[in-house]
Amino acid sequence: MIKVVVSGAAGRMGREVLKAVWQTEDLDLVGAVDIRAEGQDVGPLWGAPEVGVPLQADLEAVLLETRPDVMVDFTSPAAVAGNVKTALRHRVRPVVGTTGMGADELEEIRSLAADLKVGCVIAPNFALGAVLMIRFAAEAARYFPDVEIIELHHDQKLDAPSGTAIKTAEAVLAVRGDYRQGFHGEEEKIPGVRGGRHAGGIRIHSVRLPGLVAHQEVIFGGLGQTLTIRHDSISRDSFMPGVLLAVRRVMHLEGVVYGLENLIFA
Ligand SMILES: NC(=O)C1=CN([C@@H]2O[C@H](COP(=O)(O)OP(=O)(O)OC[C@H]3O[C@@H](n4cnc5c(N)ncnc54)[C@H](O)[C@@H]3O)[C@@H](O)[C@H]2O)C=CC1
Ligand SMILES: O=C(O)C1=N[C@H](C(=O)O)C[C@H](O)C1
Repeated sequence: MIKVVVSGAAGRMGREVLKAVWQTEDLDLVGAVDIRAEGQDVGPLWGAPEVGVPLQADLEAVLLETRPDVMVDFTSPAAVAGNVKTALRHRVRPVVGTTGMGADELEEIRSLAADLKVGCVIAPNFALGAVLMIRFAAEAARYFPDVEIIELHHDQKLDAPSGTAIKTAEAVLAVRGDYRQGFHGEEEKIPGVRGGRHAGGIRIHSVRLPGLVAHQEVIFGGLGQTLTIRHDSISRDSFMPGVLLAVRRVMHLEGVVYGLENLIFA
């Protein structure tokens, strides 16, 4: 059995992960951490009152008490790096879905995990369809270097652009290299109306609305034609097979693997 602690357990993703871990035979839900709803048992969060795992606020105390193999983190951009470093120092393998981490924080985590020889998976998107969307976008960029990304999410999302949009831009940039896209004499009559520019020059547009879950279009333009690659997560179930895959695979890793594609296609 793989012993799992879920961090961010009272959140939208945390509750899905609790349920998925609880319902998976080879996984043992040993602890749940969240800075809100402390003291409640987690079962009622998804309608299983018989589950007697309490929500606790102090990650380090939970790690010391439960000695898990894996910590799954779906918290916030402000909390994630600290949580991951705490887990690594306790030789607990992090599986991280939280987006919005800074590049310098990611580098620090890479070197800490490598030094300690502890496995860690960080994936901006755990949905198989989203991983394929990024792969197909990279393929399309070989022929269509002109591209813009529109990501659409629920209106409670803290970070913009999404981690998936940044990962997509990086995948496209790795293929198209140094390329100057578009007409540069344009003027924004409303600031920001042309979207934000990723460091590599790709424009990203972030839409936030109630009713949305997680969606993205990658639109390529060419001579007399466009190509749109679109992915929709219509429920958070879509992320669970990827999370469970990462929980199992991280047991056999050393250091950081960034991106689910490195587990699926490797
Ligand atoms: N990689 C992926 O496939 C996916 C990633 N995400 C990312 O996961 C993160 C969480 O998303 P949601 O669940 O929608 O957010 P949410 O706001 O519903 O849940 C976050 C939870 O973390 C808790 N929290 C905040 N700081 C904490 C700390 N220091 N320790 C413990 N708990 C803490 C909050 O109280 C809250 O309950 C976001 O960064 C989002 O972008 C979301 C969906 C899929
Ligand atoms: O906040 C979300 O909901 C999601 N966040 C991730 C991201 O920022 O890419 C993954 C998915 O898009 C859902």
